[in-house]
Amino acid sequence: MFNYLSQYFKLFVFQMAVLKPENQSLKKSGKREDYLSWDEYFMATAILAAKRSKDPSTQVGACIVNDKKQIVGVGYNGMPRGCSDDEFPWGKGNADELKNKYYYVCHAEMNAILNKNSAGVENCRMYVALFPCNECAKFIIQSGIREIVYMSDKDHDKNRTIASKRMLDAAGVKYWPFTPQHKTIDIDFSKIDWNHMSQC
Ligand SMILES: Nc1ccn([C@H]2C[C@H](O)[C@@H](COP(=O)(O)O)O2)c(=O)n1
Repeated sequence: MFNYLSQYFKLFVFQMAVLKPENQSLKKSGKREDYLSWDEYFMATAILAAKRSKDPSTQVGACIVNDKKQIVGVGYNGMPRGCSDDEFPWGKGNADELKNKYYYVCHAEMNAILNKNSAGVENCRMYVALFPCNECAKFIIQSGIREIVYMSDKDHDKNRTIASKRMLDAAGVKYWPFTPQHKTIDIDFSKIDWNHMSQC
């Protein structure tokens, strides 16, 4: 009995020592608190990539991440290599369909998969600004990507999205929408103190 009480007392003393104000440093390392979550970081990377898109109406970005939280592929919607953005059409709604972008543009998801910097993207997660269309769903499934995190489902009632979800569901690819905790993630080069690299 005495031994039990003695051990309990030692544990109590240790706990009080750790929690004492002067030892708060063990709990408060002083780390910055307002950092991006992993999901925000990867979705923001997709949105940043979308800023490279020349599409005047819809800029889409995608970011592929492996189970070690390493970015293994990034892409945005754009014309194929060698097909000049200044010569191929960015139109939509033209009676002559060859003057619209759709026959030519590569989707962000496809580019992210083809831009992969690893042997494969099996079992990876894709962060994408806009829900994948049916053609992208085929690429995603065949590449082995297992999860999709998306921001916009604006085309949810279009057949290309309905067919996409039908295939993704059948293939067991999970998908869910993402709501970032930060309303804005600013990259304002003029606001960064380059002498101290502080963005706070
Ligand atoms: N999952 C998707 C869907 C569309 N895109 C690209 C392809 C086009 O550049 C644009 C769609 O144009 P809109 O009809 O919205 O004017 O977005 C993509 O990359 N991934």
